[in-house]
Amino acid sequence: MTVAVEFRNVDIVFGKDTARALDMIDKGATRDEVLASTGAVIGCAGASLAVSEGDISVLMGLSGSGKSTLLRAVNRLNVVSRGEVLVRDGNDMIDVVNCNDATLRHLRQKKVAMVFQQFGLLPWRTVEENVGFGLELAGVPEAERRERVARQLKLVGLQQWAGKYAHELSGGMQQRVGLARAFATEAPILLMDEPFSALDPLIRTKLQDELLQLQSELKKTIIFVSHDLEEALKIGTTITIMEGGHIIQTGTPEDIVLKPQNDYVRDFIANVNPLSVLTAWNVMRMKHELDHDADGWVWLDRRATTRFRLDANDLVVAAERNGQPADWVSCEDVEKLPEDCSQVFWATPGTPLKTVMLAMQRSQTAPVALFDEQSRFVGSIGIRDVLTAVLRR
Ligand SMILES: Nc1ncnc2c1ncn2[C@@H]1O[C@H](COP(=O)(O)OP(=O)(O)OP(=O)(O)O)[C@@H](O)[C@H]1O
Repeated sequence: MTVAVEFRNVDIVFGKDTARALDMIDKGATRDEVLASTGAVIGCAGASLAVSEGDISVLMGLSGSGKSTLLRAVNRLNVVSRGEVLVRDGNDMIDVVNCNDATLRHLRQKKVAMVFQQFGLLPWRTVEENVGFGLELAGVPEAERRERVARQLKLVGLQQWAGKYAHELSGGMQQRVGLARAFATEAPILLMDEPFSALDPLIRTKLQDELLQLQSELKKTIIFVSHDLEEALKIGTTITIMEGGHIIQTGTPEDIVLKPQNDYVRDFIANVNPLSVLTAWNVMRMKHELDHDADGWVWLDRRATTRFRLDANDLVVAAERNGQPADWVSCEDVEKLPEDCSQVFWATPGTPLKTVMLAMQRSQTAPVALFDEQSRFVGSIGIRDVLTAVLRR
């Protein structure tokens, strides 16, 4: 994986007495103690995080936890007190903290674009003039600008609105203009600071879907600040949880839900439905963890109700359930098939856990087998594995 942005031991302190505040941080002082003693506010402390190219990396945490502070360090909207913030420029990683003004300008114009919570549109400019604003500043000639702006407006479905002003647009449309403006710079890295939180829930969900759709084509590197865990789980490739200026945990959505690192994270995920994030992969037992019998038979469950016979290539050649021959059928058909105890369903590791559970219900709690893309048997899921994951025990 190529890293697009990397934070290395980043401390950001707001206030005058930065040196003393840093000294206190090193000695383990809390944010409140630093504030009381120096009057300086710790924005973030000791933050290290690598963001891979093409990922959506979500920064999550309660208000004041330091998400925006860290995000804004990427284009030096916030001054870093100590540490490095590296941003990819071709084959080089440029330290934004120490680079000169010309390099910073280059990064801001070509490499890093930003989308704000309150849209940040200029009211006296039309939609197309807003979208083209960054290009204008970068000195892009008018003809090219018009072409690029038209392309981005089409991408977000606003080509008809090019000549309108911000106040003539709904909130959702204004944020689409914000997105188009960021895309128009063709910067590979997008910083998004709670871009959808000013919108009502339905529009918000719609824009999340649109962002994921656009991202599947554009493959930007996105750092996305959110305080909404459902949003983070939906759009994040990885999620970083922040508390009091510190990074507490970084992981995939499944990691966060299955292995919360402390009570703060546990509180966050307490009300999340694990079925909305988990797949068969997260709960499966691998083939080598299962009980094997003679003649290529392998038991799919601990209760030893169901077994498969595998050939030398791990393809299934026979199945038995409760001592009787059984059929193995794909989970994709689960909705169409009647309940039947002679069936054993198979899924792939990417199948949602919800589908796996439906298959268990239809087969009267038979385990579900897992096949890879070449139809080789790779593992299975028993009812106990599902219960463990759902109850997070
Ligand atoms: N420009 C600034 N000057 C002084 N203090 C600041 C500044 N920006 C942020 N802070 C402080 O840094 C801390 C972290 O703020 P930050 O905005 O990063 O939090 P956040 O997690 O993004 O919160 P929110 O979700 O409310 O935006 C807060 O205590 C805040 O008061």
